[in-house]
Amino acid sequence: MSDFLAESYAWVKFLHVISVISWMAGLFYLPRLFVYHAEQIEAGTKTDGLFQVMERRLLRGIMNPAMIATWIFGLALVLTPGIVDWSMIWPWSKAASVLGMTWFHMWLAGRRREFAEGRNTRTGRRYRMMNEVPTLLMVVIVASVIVKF
Ligand code: HEM
Repeated sequence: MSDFLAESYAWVKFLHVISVISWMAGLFYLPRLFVYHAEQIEAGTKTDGLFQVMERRLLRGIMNPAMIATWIFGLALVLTPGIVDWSMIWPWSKAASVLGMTWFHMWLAGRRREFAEGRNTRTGRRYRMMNEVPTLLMVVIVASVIVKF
């Protein structure tokens, strides 16, 4: 198993980065949709229905599979011999940030359900602020894997 992981390291990392890009695209875009949904659209209208469809498809069609793929390929990299040295800081800062990113994904899924049921309570400003969360986490993650402090 570890021989196989060592041999396929570059390809697994390639698949990991592709999955990460797809996941991040959704994590940045879904809160933007929520900003417009909260500020501009009245519940029960045709446009409300259109936003609900866009939000559902983005979450279920792209973000959920991309998150699962990111985790699978990321954990395969963790299990690859010689890649992660747990005595360093970077694996821990990365682990904490990916847990934060996964929490943010779940938080967005909960807010999507609220919009779908016509019971959003949050303002556009709140969604604009939450939009900064994945940016901050991304900075820590990329610094962790590239600088490897
Ligand atoms: C979800 C759980 C995740 C796990 C378990 C995980 C784990 C890993 C591991 C072990 C590596 C290999 C590091 C190396 O080859 O030296 C890696 C590479 C990488 N990860 Fe993740 N990762 C996860 C999520 C993410 C996320 C959310 C991002 C971006 C926001 C990300 C960005 C990257 C990048 C850019 C690389 C390539 C770094 C390089 O070798 O140049 N990962 N990941």
